[in-house]
Amino acid sequence: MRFQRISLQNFKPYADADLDLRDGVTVIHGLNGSGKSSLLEACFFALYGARALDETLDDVVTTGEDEAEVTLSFVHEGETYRIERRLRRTGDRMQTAACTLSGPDVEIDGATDVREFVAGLLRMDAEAFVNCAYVRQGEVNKLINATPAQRQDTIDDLLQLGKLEAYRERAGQARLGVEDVLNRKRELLSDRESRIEAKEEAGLHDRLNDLETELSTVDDEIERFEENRDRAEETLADAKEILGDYEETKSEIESLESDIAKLEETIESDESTRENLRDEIVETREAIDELDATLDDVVAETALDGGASGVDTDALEDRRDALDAEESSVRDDLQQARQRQTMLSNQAEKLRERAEEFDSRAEEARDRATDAESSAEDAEARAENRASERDEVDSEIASIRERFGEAPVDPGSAAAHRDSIQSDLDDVRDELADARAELQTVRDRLEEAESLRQAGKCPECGQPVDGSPHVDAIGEYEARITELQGDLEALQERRDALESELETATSLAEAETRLANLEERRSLLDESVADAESTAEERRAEASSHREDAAEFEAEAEEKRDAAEAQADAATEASERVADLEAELERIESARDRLDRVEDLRERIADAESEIDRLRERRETIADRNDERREYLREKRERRDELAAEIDESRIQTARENKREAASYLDDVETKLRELRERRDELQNEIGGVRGSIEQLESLREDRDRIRERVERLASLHEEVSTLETTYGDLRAELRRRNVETLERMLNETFELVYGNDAYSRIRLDDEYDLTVFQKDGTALEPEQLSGGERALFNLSLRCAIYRLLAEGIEGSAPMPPLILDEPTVFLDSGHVSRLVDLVEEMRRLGVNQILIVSHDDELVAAADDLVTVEKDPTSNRSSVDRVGEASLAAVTAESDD
Ligand SMILES: Nc1ncnc2c1ncn2[C@@H]1O[C@H](COP(=O)(O)OP(=O)(O)OP(=O)(O)O)[C@@H](O)[C@H]1O
Ligand SMILES: [Zn+2]
Repeated sequence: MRFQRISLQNFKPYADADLDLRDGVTVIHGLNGSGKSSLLEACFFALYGARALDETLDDVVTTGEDEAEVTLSFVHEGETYRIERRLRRTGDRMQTAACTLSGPDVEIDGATDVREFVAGLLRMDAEAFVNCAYVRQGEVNKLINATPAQRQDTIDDLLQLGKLEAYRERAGQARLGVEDVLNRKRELLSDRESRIEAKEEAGLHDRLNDLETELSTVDDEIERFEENRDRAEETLADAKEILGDYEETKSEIESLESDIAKLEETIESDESTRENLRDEIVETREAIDELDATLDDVVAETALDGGASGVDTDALEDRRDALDAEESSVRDDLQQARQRQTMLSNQAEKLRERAEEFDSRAEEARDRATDAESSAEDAEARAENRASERDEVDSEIASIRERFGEAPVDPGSAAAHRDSIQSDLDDVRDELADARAELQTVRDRLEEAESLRQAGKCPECGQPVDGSPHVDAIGEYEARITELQGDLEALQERRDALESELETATSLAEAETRLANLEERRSLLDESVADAESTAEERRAEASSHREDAAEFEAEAEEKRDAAEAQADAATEASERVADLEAELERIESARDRLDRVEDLRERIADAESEIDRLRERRETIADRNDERREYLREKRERRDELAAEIDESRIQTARENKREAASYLDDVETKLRELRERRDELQNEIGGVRGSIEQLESLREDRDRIRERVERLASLHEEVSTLETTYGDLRAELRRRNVETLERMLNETFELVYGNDAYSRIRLDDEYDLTVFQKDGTALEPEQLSGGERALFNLSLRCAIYRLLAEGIEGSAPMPPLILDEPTVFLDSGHVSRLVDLVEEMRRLGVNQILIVSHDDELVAAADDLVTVEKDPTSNRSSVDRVGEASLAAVTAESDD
């Protein structure tokens, strides 16, 4: 394994740094505190994280920065891997924001997984790496000062002997586990054996025999007592039957006697009922006599022949029919009388209404006549008004026509005449405006011509006046002005004449319009006068016709009133007749009431007589029933006497005694039987228990055999596991012995190489990893007793030896990480530095690909294949790395040669 490239961002003193690391020996040099160790730490941090450095994440990030990144590429067994760790501040703590490892066929995410993968890949955890490959500054004494046990652990781990120890421990644990189980099973076995012994001592079979014998005796006894009990039960039943019969007879006699008493009582009470009935009959008879007397009285009041005794049903019917006939005739008359009365008073009422109607119609006609008269008067007034208005219009028309007599036009052409004058006037005004405009223009020209002439220029063309043909123009202008002024005057006169003519024409046109309106108004007034006059005439005629109507209606009303009077008198007569007829009806009604009374009395008498018959019948029935009862009574008495004779007192006595004895025996025998059965149950339970115990004993024996077998198997397993445990132990001891021998040899070789002087003869590394250094004279020294420089060399030798052992001693590919030495020369004098250089070369020769050394020792610098300079900018306090090229390397080397 070797590093390829390390990139840093904000790692410790580095702000941003990149370094390619090559094969061979790379020496990193620079001033104290320039950041050399930090560079190596960065590689280690990339592989194993901050905890492996005994630092926190806050320690590794540049103070004051919130983010950092470290990327390491390395090659292992021909494959390239790359680890990237990114840190970020979260709150007030730095945290790993990302940690990934990528390689051929692997992508790993997460600090823990990456660390575990690296440890597996390199077969070294952080501690092993530190112990073998990375000698941190000031830690050169670590392995020397370690106890043999720590040293042993470290070296065993590196050589993978730790695994054998783990196997041995596992086998040991398995052995302990087996022992545990074995002991428990043994305890179980002895428990079963002692339980079996206890059960065997109890004599279970003898006990079972005794119990079974007793059980059969008890069963026999139960049978015997059950037979006796059955017999006693029979005797008891017989006695009970005899006694039951006796009780029955006795109760029959009793019931007969109560029947007899009841019958006697009933007969007596019925006899007394008969007495009462007889009394009732006598009373009823007396009531009939009274009714007969009353009937006589009523018949006497009625117009019936023959008196009470002579009245029969037919006579009563005849009388009733006569009354009915009489009533119906009276009712007919009454109805007729009522109808007549109603009719007459209705007629009177109607006639009165008609009279009123005629009155009101007369009133109405009078009102209409008055209305018509007043509207005739209105129309006459209107006609008069319109006529006077017409006179006024006529006079105005006459005056207008008079005006037109003097005028140049007739009515009808005045408007056209005015329009023609207006248009003449408009023409003259236009001409007037044109003449004025021309006059103004000529005057302007004249003025201009005169001013030009005064300036000596031609007034026409503005040229100098001498020789100009245009001086005559001024005279022309003046002639034109005079002409135009004459025209203007004539035009103004004409305009004034036209304006006055227009005034007259306009007033005539207005008079013409007024005349037309007046003539139209006059004809309307003519119509209106005619209308009003004819309306007045019509109204007058209407009024006289209404008055005639009113007189007629009044005469009619008088006539109707007289007729109404006559009908009212007739109605009064009719109502008198009605009253008479109603009195007649009342009389008939009371006659009929009397007839009802007679009939009622006759009915009541008949009822009383039939009641007497009924009572007599009841008396006879009761007598018959009592005869029957007397017969029953006799029969029951006979039966009672017979039963009394049947009873045998001595037999009953015996039965009573038997019953008593049997019952008491049954009580006793039940107790006895219960006791016996309880005993039998006890015995059966006990037998069950003994049998169960015997079965348990059997199963215990089986159990014991099974456990014994298991114990034997466990014992043999225990033996096997113990053997395995010892084998692992022995194997490790053997391997370790061999490793220790090799390691001791290599250590001596290396030590010889770096410290081949006269003082020390050899180093011993015993099986327990105890280190002893022997002086030439044979005295032994503890390594701690060596001087500082000696200890540093000794430690280096030990590490290189381990490294060699790793390289040679482990089957398969050894991890062979870069050998990293941080300030190894601190305690060394220059002679020993040369030896260190030899050691480094030797390690190269042994196949260590990459050796990284932090040092400012010139000799080591000279031995470098590659030189890296680390510098720290004193102002920014940030470090930077720089590779020194071949040339400068030579220069540095040459410099150091001086
Ligand atoms: N987290 C950090 N942030 C900034 N600077 C840091 C941080 N941790 C350490 N340093 C600085 O880095 C320097 C230590 O670097 P390092 O130990 O790598 O130096 P060196 O070159 O190995 O020195 P020496 O030759 O003395 O061993 C110190 O100056 C220290 O102040
Ligand atoms: Zn001119």
